[in-house]
Amino acid sequence: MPDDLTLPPRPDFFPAPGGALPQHWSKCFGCGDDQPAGMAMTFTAGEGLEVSGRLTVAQRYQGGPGVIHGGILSVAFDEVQGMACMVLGGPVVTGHLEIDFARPIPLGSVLEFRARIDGMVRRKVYTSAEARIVEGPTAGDTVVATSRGLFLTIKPEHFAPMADFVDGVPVSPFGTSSL
Ligand SMILES: CCCCCCCC(=O)SCCNC(=O)CCNC(=O)[C@H](O)C(C)(C)COP(=O)(O)OP(=O)(O)OC[C@H]1O[C@@H](n2cnc3c(N)ncnc32)[C@H](O)[C@@H]1OP(=O)(O)O
Repeated sequence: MPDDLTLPPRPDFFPAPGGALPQHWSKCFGCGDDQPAGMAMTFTAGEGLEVSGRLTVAQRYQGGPGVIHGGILSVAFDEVQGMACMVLGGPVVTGHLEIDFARPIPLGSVLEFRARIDGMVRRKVYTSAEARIVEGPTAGDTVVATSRGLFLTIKPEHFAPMADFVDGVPVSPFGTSSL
């Protein structure tokens, strides 16, 4: 990470710690409540710049026998780290995401993710997150996976060329962080 990073303030519009964060787009595969094939993640604001997210590891998320698919876990990190960027009050997209898969995660587990912005420079937003199993046979304090991600702030027009491909009725502004 660069050493000239700054941290954004926690804005007044952000929910109080424990308050629910809204989904950023109802058709989102990660969090949308109008996406039957999706992962239906939910998010709450934490202290400072932290947000937390929950994912129930459905049977259909199987990768190796009995365990979550690594790509599904990556989606969850992408989503929760993107939600941490909601404090900025404007849209972001993922530029780079890297995951460490530390422990097997059994199907049926409930995962809790904690994510935050570690710093910003220009349009670059550096984030990190970790996951723990909070329900299931291997639940505990052990960190089962970690992630670091670079998000880029964008203008809402970023999505304009995609308007013809949207599956569903766009909310305004769609595909963005909006509180
Ligand atoms: C609430 C929200 C939840 C969202 C959860 C889900 C989020 C998603 O999955 S978004 C979908 C997946 N991501 C995408 O579709 C993004 C596709 N990529 C793009 O559109 C572009 O590459 C984009 C916008 C990321 C960057 O392009 P552009 O705006 O032209 O930026 P550009 O000028 O090249 O780079 C800006 C800076 O970022 C850096 N940068 C850009 N991409 C990367 C990268 N992959 N790795 C490292 N650095 C990068 C550049 O080096 C530059 O740095 P500096 O300021 O130091 O010169």
